[in-house]
Amino acid sequence: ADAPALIAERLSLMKDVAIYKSVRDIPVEDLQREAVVIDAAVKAAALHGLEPETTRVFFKAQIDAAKAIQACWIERWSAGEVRPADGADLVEEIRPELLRLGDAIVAAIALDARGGDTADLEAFEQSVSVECLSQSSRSAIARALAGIQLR
Ligand SMILES: O=C(O)C(=O)C[C@]1(C(=O)O)C=C[C@@H](O)C=C1
Repeated sequence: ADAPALIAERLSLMKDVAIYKSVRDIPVEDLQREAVVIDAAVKAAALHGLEPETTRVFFKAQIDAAKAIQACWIERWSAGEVRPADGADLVEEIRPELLRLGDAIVAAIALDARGGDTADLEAFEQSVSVECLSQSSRSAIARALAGIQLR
């Protein structure tokens, strides 16, 4: 189970989300969608024997990082960097993929937790390296990940 690689993959999709939203002038934050993502994560947590509240906090940290990454890209494009052409569709492609990754992340965390794997913060920082992801966002995710309890 490679939770960090899956977390990095989830965060990597935020550039495509930012392209989609920037092209259409849609705000980065969508609280209704966040509720859907968190709900799905809490349900997956229950299925995999993780404690729901700490799992919720961890997903909130991933979403906060996701919003910061999108804002970072939009800022770069408004400062003159060339925005890539519009590509993947948010509703038909990216969001379903984010939900699949969310399930996979929960499953991987549960496997690690049962295997007695403790979160290695240094290894986490090494493998979760995503353009526009700040050090502080990454640390917040690492801390929330370490806080997830088995039920
Ligand atoms: O689905 C979106 O619109 C996203 O930007 C992704 C995401 C997430 O991380 O799941 C991030 C920010 C939004 O507020 C809602 C959800």
